[in-house]
Amino acid sequence: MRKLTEKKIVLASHNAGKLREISELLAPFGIEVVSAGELGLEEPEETESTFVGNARIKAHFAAKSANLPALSDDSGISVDALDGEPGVYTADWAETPNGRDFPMAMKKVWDKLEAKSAPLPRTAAFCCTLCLAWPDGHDEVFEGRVDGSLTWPMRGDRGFGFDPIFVPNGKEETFGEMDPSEKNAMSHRADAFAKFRAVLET
Ligand SMILES: O=P(O)(O)OP(=O)(O)OP(=O)(O)OC[C@H]1O[C@@H](n2cnc3c(O)ncnc32)[C@H](O)[C@@H]1O
Ligand SMILES: [Mg+2]
Repeated sequence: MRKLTEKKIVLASHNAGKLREISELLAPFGIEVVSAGELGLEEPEETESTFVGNARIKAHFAAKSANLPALSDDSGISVDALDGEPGVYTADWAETPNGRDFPMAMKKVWDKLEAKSAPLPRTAAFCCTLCLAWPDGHDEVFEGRVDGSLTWPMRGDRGFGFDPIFVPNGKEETFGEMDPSEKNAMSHRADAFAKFRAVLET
């Protein structure tokens, strides 16, 4: 595994919620972080059908554009009774002509479960793949997940995306209700980050 010796990286994401969480996770390591948006980088098209594939696209694009190591995050929620949907297409399910609408996407997921009379608990997992890529084309990939179940109606406005309907196993609150530091200690992103730490600790 290649270690990260550079003290500055690009966060190859345009999602404000992810940027906040990843910045918090990176804070103890004394690495200067600049986001793809701050550098004016475009968003590459996510044309792969796997989290790993899309994470690689985003990290390599940013690393080459900025000539710095770049860390990307591809993530989503996989619902068991929907055969893993929306999964890698989670953001696509929220797409509207006027931008993303996550309450609409969450309702679509719940309505599909109702239409199937899916039994309770309606289990699901958030998945996260982090990819660290260097300008020379090398990369390292780290995968994480957190298991839980979906609830309805939506609860909480402290997170982002699908957080208001996801209750992690062993908890009562949704990720949307939880203290952000509690989510960030147990989430799919935290799980992947725990593996990513190995490249930071030299
Ligand atoms: O590609 P970037 O620019 O990083 O940002 P994005 O929002 O498009 O991110 P993805 O392509 O990985 O799409 C994943 C979607 O899954 C959802 N998601 C991922 N992690 C989440 C989390 O911790 N809490 C709630 N929803 C999450 C969220 O709605 C994301 O938009
Ligand atoms: Mg995306």
